Amino acid sequence: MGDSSHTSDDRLHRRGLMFILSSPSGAGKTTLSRMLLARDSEIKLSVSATTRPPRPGEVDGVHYHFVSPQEFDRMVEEDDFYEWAHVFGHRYGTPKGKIRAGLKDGKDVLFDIDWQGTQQLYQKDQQDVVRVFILPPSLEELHRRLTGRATDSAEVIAARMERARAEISHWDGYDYVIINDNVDVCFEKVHAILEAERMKRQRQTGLIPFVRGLMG
Ligand SMILES: Nc1nc2c(ncn2[C@@H]2O[C@H](COP(=O)(O)OP(=O)(O)O)[C@@H](O)[C@H]2O)c(=O)[nH]1
Ligand SMILES: Nc1ncnc2c1ncn2[C@@H]1O[C@H](COP(=O)(O)OP(=O)(O)O)[C@@H](O)[C@H]1O
Repeated sequence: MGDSSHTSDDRLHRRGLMFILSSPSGAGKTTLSRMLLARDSEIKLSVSATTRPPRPGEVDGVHYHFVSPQEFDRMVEEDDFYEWAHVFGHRYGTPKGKIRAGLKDGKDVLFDIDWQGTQQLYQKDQQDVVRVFILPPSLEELHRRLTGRATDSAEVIAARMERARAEISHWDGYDYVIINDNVDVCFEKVHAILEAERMKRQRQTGLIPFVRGLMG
């Protein structure tokens, strides 16, 4: 179809969305984010900057921009961040990049950020933000996952478990809440939310010309 209200695969033009996945550490949001990026080519990760050191397998510029505290200070001074927060003794921030321009073009952005960042993004841009919170089936299982991941020392795991209750207490600041028991089942739910949110009437900016065309 040569109609400008259509994208190439015959869907209507739409505004992109900001898809936020948050959870207590170890509940599975990184796993789910990676599954989503692998399955869905229309959504791209917002790569945060952090002062935390890389874990084995983490690639600079792919999973995070790993920066020194001095570099982070400079980015804050230059107003490079949409939002930033202290988490587990390190700083994490969302670079502004081209997010806003991308939304207009129908580009979706995935954010793996905590509740503080979620609140800040939501305050700035309510209409584009979709907030999803992932819960573990139990605290015992959360501890098993943090231990099984084998990326953190016993002290760090203890600190993350300590913080888990506080993080869980923010569940009511989210639009959707999913328990990550079976990861494949949980992933299908996350993907279904993304697909449904894309169909929201307000996001489908191509609807008016399309319907006008239908009505002749
Ligand atoms: N506010 C905010 N939080 C972030 C950002 N990037 C990562 N986080 C959060 O920081 C926390 C710690 O992340 P990380 O050290 O990778 O450990 P994880 O919890 O095991 O994924 C998680 O809750 C992330 O969602 C960011 O740019 N802004
Ligand atoms: N549903 C699940 N069942 C069992 N293990 C899981 C599940 N989801 C994630 N994991 C594992 O738990 C650990 C923590 O998951 P991760 O995605 O790193 O969590 P987060 O990013 O929330 O800290 C990883 O080793 C991951 O493979």
